[in-house]
Amino acid sequence: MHRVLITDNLSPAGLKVLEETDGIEVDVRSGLSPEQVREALHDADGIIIRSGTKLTPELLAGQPRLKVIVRAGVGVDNIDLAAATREGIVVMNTPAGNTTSTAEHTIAMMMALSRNIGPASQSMREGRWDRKKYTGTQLAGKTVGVMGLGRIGQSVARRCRGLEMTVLGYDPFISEEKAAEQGIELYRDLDEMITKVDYLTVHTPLTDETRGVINAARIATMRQGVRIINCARGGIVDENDLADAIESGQVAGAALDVFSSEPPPEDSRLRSLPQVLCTPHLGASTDEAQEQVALEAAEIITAYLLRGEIRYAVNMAPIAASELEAVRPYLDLAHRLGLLLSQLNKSHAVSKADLLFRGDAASKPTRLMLNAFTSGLLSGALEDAPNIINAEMLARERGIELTEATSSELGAFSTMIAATVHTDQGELSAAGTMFGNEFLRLVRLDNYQMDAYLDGLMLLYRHRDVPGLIGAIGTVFGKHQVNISHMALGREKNEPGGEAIAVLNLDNEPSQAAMDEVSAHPDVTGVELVKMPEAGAPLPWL
Ligand SMILES: NC(=O)C1=CN([C@@H]2O[C@H](COP(=O)(O)OP(=O)(O)OC[C@H]3O[C@@H](n4cnc5c(N)ncnc54)[C@H](O)[C@@H]3O)[C@@H](O)[C@H]2O)C=CC1
Ligand SMILES: O=C(O)C(=O)COP(=O)(O)O
Repeated sequence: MHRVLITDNLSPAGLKVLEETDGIEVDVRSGLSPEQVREALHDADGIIIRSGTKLTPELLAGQPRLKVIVRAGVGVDNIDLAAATREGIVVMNTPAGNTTSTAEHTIAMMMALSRNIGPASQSMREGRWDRKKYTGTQLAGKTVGVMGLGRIGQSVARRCRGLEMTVLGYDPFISEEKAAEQGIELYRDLDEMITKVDYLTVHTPLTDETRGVINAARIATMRQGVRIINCARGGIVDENDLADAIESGQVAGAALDVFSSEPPPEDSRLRSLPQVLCTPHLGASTDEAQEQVALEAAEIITAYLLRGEIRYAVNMAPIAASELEAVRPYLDLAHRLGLLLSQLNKSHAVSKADLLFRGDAASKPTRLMLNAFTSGLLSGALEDAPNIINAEMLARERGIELTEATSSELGAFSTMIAATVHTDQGELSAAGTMFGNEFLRLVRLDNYQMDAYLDGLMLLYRHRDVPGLIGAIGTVFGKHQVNISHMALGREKNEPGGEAIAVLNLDNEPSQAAMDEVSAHPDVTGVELVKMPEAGAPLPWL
């Protein structure tokens, strides 16, 4: 049974999906302190949150059961992504479910701000009839600047066009054509755009680049009487600088749905300034958006926990359900090559690993295969075996450089993954392929070409290629009751008499006496036993 913890308010539609899914158990809690969240996470395989739960490194460390965090919504700034990645926890969100509601809220805020709806309504509730005091401004004919032209920014821009506004946009990552299609005049320079607007609305994530990007210096360059709307993330507009600019009259008013600390302190200046319209982070709070994100979150978390599907991952490359089955054998092959090289590398310090994907393998998600390989490579070195989410980060943290390259040239096989590990004692390398979609084969070890099974107990012995040796080794294992299920031979140069390697797949583990006897043979130069998962065994992390 997979347990899903829910610590924020999730629409009943999502809860119903979870409750009705076989293999999923739901644990709904609310009003938990951080310490209580930490404790509840001990027994959870996954957690669904909104913006109300902060997942800090302290909460995410030491949660061996926790595999997945799903954000029912867009912003993941309340999740420490680096910590989640380090712990091997995949983070996913539901990027589109609340776009329309948040765009509509932005427009509602812009209109309400322009027509003083908030204070006018309040004054009537207090018994007054102040018609003159609340004269507003019209939106039609005004210019709005949209910073951040992603899903919500574009949706806001389209609505503003419908309101007969001139729409300017700034987003370094959107194409001219895309902006032009929607009637947006695109600027590549934020400083230039903001001097031309009557309204500025921000729709970017909060990042190191966007934190405080709308600050005193920039506000000073804007038109006097500009109005600023923030329905994205608190802190994109510097709150102190905004309050100062409102008090000085440079900014006529602001509409804020989000705050750098939520809820903002009761004595915050922005709460008390009459020119500021505030809502308590309501952008996504409609029945429709909540039902949509809850349904998506429920589907995403169950698909991951039950089938290993990765959709909308924020801290790794996603794998679509349709792609997963085709990718799984490649991840398995890469992982097994990592396991093999890690066991053959008798504790020499690894400084670098290079992966080459050839033929069909080159068309698969190479980053995931690199992670799968690295997870195998590090599995013997770390207390908890890394998975495809954290392996790359853990390797890099240990100073191991990882490189990946692809080649569409087929070589001898239609698909191949080749790995070279650089250690302080030299290089080790191996290459694998697959026959059909499931038979994984080792086709090269260092310079020895071969065709060996990559599963179960593998005994490798290096030897001089002389007649009679195979019989002699077979006799030793026969004497010690060790059954050989498969054998492959590889020669460095494909001619007799040189150095060679044999890979035996064994049904049972040889005793030390059997190993010693093989090692003692005068033509054997080295013997190693490698333990691989059985053929077809599920991947440890999917
Ligand atoms: N108030 C609320 O309840 C809600 C708030 N949000 C917030 O709204 C924001 C936008 O959400 P979406 O449109 O869904 O995200 P999105 O990912 O579709 O769009 C973000 C856009 O910002 C752009 N961007 C990133 N850095 C930038 C920079 N330095 N300058 C200019 N543009 C930059 C990106 O290129 C992208 O086009 C996010 O912060 C999200 O958390 C989202 C939903 C509800
Ligand atoms: O989706 C987002 O980014 C939001 O800000 C919505 O937050 P919420 O789910 O309403 O707490």
